[in-house]
Amino acid sequence: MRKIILLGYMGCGKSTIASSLSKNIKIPFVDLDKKIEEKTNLSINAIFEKHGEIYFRKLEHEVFLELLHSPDELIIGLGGGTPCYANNHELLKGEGVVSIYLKASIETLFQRLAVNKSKRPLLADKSEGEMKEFIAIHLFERSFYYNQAQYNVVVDDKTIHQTVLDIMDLLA
Ligand SMILES: Nc1ncnc2c1ncn2[C@@H]1O[C@H](COP(=O)(O)OP(=O)(O)OP(=O)(O)O)[C@@H](O)[C@H]1O
Ligand SMILES: O=C(O)C1=C[C@@H](O)[C@@H](O)[C@H](O)C1
Ligand SMILES: [Mg+2]
Repeated sequence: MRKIILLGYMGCGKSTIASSLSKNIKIPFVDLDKKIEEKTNLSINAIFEKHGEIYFRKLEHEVFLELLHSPDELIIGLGGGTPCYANNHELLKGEGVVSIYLKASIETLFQRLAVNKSKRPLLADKSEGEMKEFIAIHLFERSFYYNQAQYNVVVDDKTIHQTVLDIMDLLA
């Protein structure tokens, strides 16, 4: 059954948009980060601290594959880094997959992430100035992978509702 995959940088709105889309089109939403937390009984932060990022990336790949192979129609919200590791980007073009990159500018990401960085291990220790530079470089490095998605939806200056409508247009 079809999998609708939302991807993009931390803070672009994957979890927020996916959960609203799910209510609108009545297809269940699974958040990959949440699924990993449930399976391990650990927060993403704790997994990074206890086991390191490489362990997390392996787990992330396995759980992503598991969701892709599930018999149900699903909306899957990826983690911010998911497409950039373990050749996961190749899975964005698979049969029965609709992949959508939620594209946000550095400024939008900075505004959203500055208020809530503690839950994000890659940002937690950075000052505001460091964070802006980090986001700019990191987004540039990751863009190749994000651009492997079948569709792009720009999210800057749009309400959650407008972004959801844009996605529903793509799916129609
Ligand atoms: N128009 C908007 N669309 C989506 N999210 C928005 C919008 N305006 C503000 N936000 C806020 O941006 C924040 C980041 O959204 P969210 O947590 O859904 O991102 P994410 O892509 O799932 O991030 P992560 O990769 O860290 O899980 C949330 O606090 C959300 O409420
Ligand atoms: O951008 C990233 O690499 C990450 C984003 C989050 O969704 C989590 O998956 C984790 O914090 C790593
Ligand atoms: Mg999220």
